[in-house]
Amino acid sequence: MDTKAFKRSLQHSENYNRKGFGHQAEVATQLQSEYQSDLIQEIRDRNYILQRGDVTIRLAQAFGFCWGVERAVAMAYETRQHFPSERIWITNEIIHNPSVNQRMQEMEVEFIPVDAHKKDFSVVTTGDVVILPAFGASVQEMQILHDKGCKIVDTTCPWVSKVWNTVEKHKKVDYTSIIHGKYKHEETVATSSFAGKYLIVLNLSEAEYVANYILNGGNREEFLAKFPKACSAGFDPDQDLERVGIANQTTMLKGETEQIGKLFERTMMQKYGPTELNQHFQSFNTICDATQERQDAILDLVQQNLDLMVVIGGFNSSNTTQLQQIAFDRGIPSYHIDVVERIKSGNAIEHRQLKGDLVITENWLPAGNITVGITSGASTPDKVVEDVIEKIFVLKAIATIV
Ligand SMILES: C/C(=C\COP(=O)(O)OP(=O)(O)O)CO
Ligand code: SF4
Repeated sequence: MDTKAFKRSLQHSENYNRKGFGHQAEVATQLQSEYQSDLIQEIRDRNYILQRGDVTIRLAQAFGFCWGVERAVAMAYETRQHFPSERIWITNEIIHNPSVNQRMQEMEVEFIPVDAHKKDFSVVTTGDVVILPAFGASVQEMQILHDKGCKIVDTTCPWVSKVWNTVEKHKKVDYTSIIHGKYKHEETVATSSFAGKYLIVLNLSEAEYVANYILNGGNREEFLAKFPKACSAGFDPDQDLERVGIANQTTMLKGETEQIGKLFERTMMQKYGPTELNQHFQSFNTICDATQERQDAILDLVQQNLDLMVVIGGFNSSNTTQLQQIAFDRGIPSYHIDVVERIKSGNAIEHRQLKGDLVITENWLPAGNITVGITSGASTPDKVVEDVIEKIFVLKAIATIV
């Protein structure tokens, strides 16, 4: 499929909207009351520090809703206002936050049902409204919906679309896109659908394996077995790694994306020589600003003298997990939770470990004066962060009385 031409024609269709419906003001008030927090504003105004009793809270200087998330959630709310009685679908979670997705369901924005790992679009009929989430959707899904004559409300973050444009550029000059990302993640699924040949690498170690294959060759079957779902159909590592371009899922560890880019640049330089580099390697910066800011802010925060950290965000939120990774790498006791209910009475907390398992840690709040570092992912409402901070204050106050 000519994905570029399809996207252009979709964007000109009268059934397609990516600008909202002019209800920004009403929706802004609603979002403010549902997701914003006076306490968090107060902490921001106090230079990101708040002390109460024997607890000092230190907030990261950048955290919480990013611009792309605010925009997507606002557009979803506007869509409900604009189509009060139409059936509204969404192709995936609007963003990776349980509280916000819960609100979508309360507003009767329905998920496309999934049957045996496949979405069943037969439920969608002409005239239905379908929201594409902040991560976007694959070009194949967009085509199905367009062909059905649905009204498509596209909330894809422009930073994500920028990555799609990048892989389109690779495709145009017959370069293979090396995408730093998670092959199952909605954003990467969408990005790879716009790519020609592609290979998705999760981390530097996978990238090193590929770079080594480029330089020294290796076992083709072993290569393909290592990336069974993370490459384009018919991918051949012996043919398709002669010209590569770099792209990423916008919420990966920015330092790692940079290292991967440099690794492939060095590899191609070594293989083809500096004068030929431009015929074999392309790189455009596709790390989004919000990801950069939140990761830079936690890198600053972990320099402080912290007793522990709480990282707040959906368990399937990639950018939140990267924040937890940074705290973990620093050796600070850090707890990734998604909702305040993970903090139990009796000084116990249920939290997600980096590998994904949920564990309960007892006695997580030390006695006496403590400094707690707090950050939250780009999809976490401030209200949830407020609830967590208030709960810590209460628990510590109770502990002091007892
Ligand atoms: C929508 C979006 C980022 C917002 O945070 P999310 O937590 O929703 O998503 P992600 O970190 O990618 O798992 C895609 O860049
Ligand atoms: S994290 Fe970046 S790419 Fe993702 S929604 Fe936010 S601004 Fe957009």
